[in-house]
Amino acid sequence: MLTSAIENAWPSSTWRACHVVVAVSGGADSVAMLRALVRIHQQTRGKGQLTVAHFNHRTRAAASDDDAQWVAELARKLNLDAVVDQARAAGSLIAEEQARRARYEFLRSVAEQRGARFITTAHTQDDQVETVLMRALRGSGIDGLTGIPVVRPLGPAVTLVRPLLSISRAEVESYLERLGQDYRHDASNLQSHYTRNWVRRDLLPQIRDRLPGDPDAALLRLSEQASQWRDAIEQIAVRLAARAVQYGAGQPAPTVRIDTPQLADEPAIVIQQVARTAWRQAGWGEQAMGMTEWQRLAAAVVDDSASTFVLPGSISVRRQGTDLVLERS
Ligand SMILES: Nc1ncnc2c1ncn2[C@@H]1O[C@H](COP(=O)(O)OP(=O)(O)OP(=O)(O)O)[C@@H](O)[C@H]1O
Repeated sequence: MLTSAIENAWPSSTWRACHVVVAVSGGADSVAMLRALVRIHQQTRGKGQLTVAHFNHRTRAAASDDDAQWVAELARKLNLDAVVDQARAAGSLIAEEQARRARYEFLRSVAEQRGARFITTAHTQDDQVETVLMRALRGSGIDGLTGIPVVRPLGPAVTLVRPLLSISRAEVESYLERLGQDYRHDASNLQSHYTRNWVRRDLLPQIRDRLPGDPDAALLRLSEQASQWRDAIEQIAVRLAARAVQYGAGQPAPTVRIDTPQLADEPAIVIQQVARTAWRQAGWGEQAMGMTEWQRLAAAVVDDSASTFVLPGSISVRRQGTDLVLERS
């Protein structure tokens, strides 16, 4: 049952008193999510509010406008408040990343205007399988293999939740059929999901035909295991950082001092995670730090002859005795 799977993933006790922005494209997944959240909200006599949010990407001319109207009408039928906005320029060739950023900005601004605590999107288990496969093939690290998280803070006040991540598209469709609820068949999100569509329509069906066993379950297990390994290494790193790292006063901290002998015997991957933990705790932005930069920083922890260098965010790294000093200029 869809509602009980959602309840397991995201207990209503955590949100039923809150304002929730529900991101609805009009496609099967997000329509099912909306109907299920409304149901749970009614059953638990939620005191909060659900607001439907739709972003018209204007990638498919009139069809995009129809989707937007259809979503607004669905919200009206369900007695819900709806916010619909549209991209400034129309056109099918808009870059995927750009469109995605515009959509998240819109969702975040709706949440801020309404004082909402949560935004929900309807990524399903199928999206998770596709994501893990694509990331594995693109050479992602363990972090990437963990896949899409159920919960991701978007800031101090707003959290993004994906309550359908353990639900298959087939379950979504049968739920909608039981309700007699229709949806927009092409409500895409984006025409430019070329690679993902190819993975969904061509690659995964071929893998399922060819390989014995259950490749979807195997990919989900891989993501589950990657999450466990990542969490374990993070816990170890937090413990080590508490002993080996000191921060200059202030947030963001002006300096980070790593007592390198305390980390000398640790594996490189753990040292790298300690450096990441220190960076995060210092309040420095991680966005521009890639795998190469983290590796360089970890190498400097064990190399007592490392010369001074500068990392993204104007963080200079230098040795001072047995300490590695990171300084923000
Ligand atoms: N135009 C839209 N308006 C509102 N919400 C949307 C829209 N498009 C997608 N969403 C929300 O995002 C979810 C995921 O959609 P989709 O898989 O197309 O996005 P994506 O770009 O792959 O997502 P992400 O970039 O977050 O991984 C949908 O189930 C829905 O909740």
